[in-house]
Amino acid sequence: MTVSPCRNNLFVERKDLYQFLLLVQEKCLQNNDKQIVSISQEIDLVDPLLVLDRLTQANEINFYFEDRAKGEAIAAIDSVAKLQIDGADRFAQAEYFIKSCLKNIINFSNANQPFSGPHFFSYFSFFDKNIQVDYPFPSATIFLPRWQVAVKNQRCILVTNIILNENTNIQRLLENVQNKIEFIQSLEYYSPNIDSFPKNLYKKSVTNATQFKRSVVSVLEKIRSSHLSKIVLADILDVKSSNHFDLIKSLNNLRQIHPNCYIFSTSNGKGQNFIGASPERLISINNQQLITDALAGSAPRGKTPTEDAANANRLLNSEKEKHEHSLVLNFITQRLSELGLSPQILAPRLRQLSNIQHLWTPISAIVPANIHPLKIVGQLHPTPAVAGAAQDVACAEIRRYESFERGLYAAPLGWIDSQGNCEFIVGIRSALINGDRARLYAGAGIVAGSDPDKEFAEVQLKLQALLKALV
Ligand SMILES: C=C(O[C@@H]1C=C(C(=O)O)C=C[C@H]1O)C(=O)O
Repeated sequence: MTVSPCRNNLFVERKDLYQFLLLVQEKCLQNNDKQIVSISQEIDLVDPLLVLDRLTQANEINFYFEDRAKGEAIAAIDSVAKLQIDGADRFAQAEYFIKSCLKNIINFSNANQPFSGPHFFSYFSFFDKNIQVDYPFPSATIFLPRWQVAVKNQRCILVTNIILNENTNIQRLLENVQNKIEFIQSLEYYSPNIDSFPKNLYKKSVTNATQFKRSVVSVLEKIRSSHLSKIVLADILDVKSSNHFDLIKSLNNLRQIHPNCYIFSTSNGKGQNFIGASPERLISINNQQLITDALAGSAPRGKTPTEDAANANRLLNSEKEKHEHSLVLNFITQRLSELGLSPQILAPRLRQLSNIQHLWTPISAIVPANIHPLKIVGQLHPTPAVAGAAQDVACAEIRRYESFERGLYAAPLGWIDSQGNCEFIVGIRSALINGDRARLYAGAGIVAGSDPDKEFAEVQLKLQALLKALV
């Protein structure tokens, strides 16, 4: 059923929603069952980051995603349905969970509104099982939020997902929703300023340069003497602050400092958050049109336009960087073809970020309706941009070389709607925030010709850009 939007007081003034919910409740009564109802409505423009800040309770899971370049931001708060699992079939199970939920959702929305209707949010870990027993996130989480506030093209849509059963007091439920809307609409826009770390506090960080460079040398030796052509080695930076990190201010900083990256954050509802600013899209699907990125091969931005252009030129012409890039490109096109898709390789270009630039080739394909987005996510993850080539050998080597749990680092996270539209990114340049502690993650692809000092410098560049944003 579809209802046209009404900006003010929809839930009090519009009798049709009330009547609609009564009918749904009658059905619940007959079937002795419960029903999820997803209600979408347009509200006045509000910053979803601010909604995340003010609406989230510490014990609720949430998800935040922002793509400034596209003018999109989404905050998803608390859950009405959730799956948390570990194991090799996590993508298939996540797909099954979403399909089963959708069978039990009644949608009350206007299809013309962006981000209307039920959306599922999910995040995965790099490996299908975390070895670190107390790692704070499972290897797959998928949830349908209670509240979702999204902005696209200066339009703001609120989606409220509710569970209705025979005992629900519909009048009270609608009043609660109305109160929440009024609260959201009373929020002031979040300050666009960059927050710096207070001078009277300290941030103490720990790195281990020697160990990382030694690993690069060893990986190079392995590449020389085996069929392995690439391993992506990551490093961590452990930071302790004299105060608790401020998640919202840190995210606000990330979006200002990295306006052309995807800004993301997710909370496990137990006090830990995983946040970051990633330039790498795994897949986006819009009306069956898929886009994915081959992103690999890097150079720092120059301090002057001349230096910048020289760095870009060197990057575009470097055999080593082009080889590293082609491994990713070939893997993605091959994996998409295996699914029966016909990938089209778009013109290669540079992805220039505030601190670093990458070789970038977008790839497009049409996705038939019978292929679920999570099949493609599972088929692509992990690409050689974050693992290496060959994939299985590289993943085993990563486990040997890296002494820390990757967890959500370099893994897919994103949203899916009921029509198969989705956006998944790769959670690189990210940090696990736990009160006054943060663990920052970044990596670099090692191929024949890599220089341990340069690879270490690249990882440091990525880590420091992230560290600067944390307050
Ligand atoms: C693995 C990361 O980045 C990847 C490695 C790159 C490289 O080595 O050139 C470039 C982009 C990403 O594919 C990371 O930033 O953590």
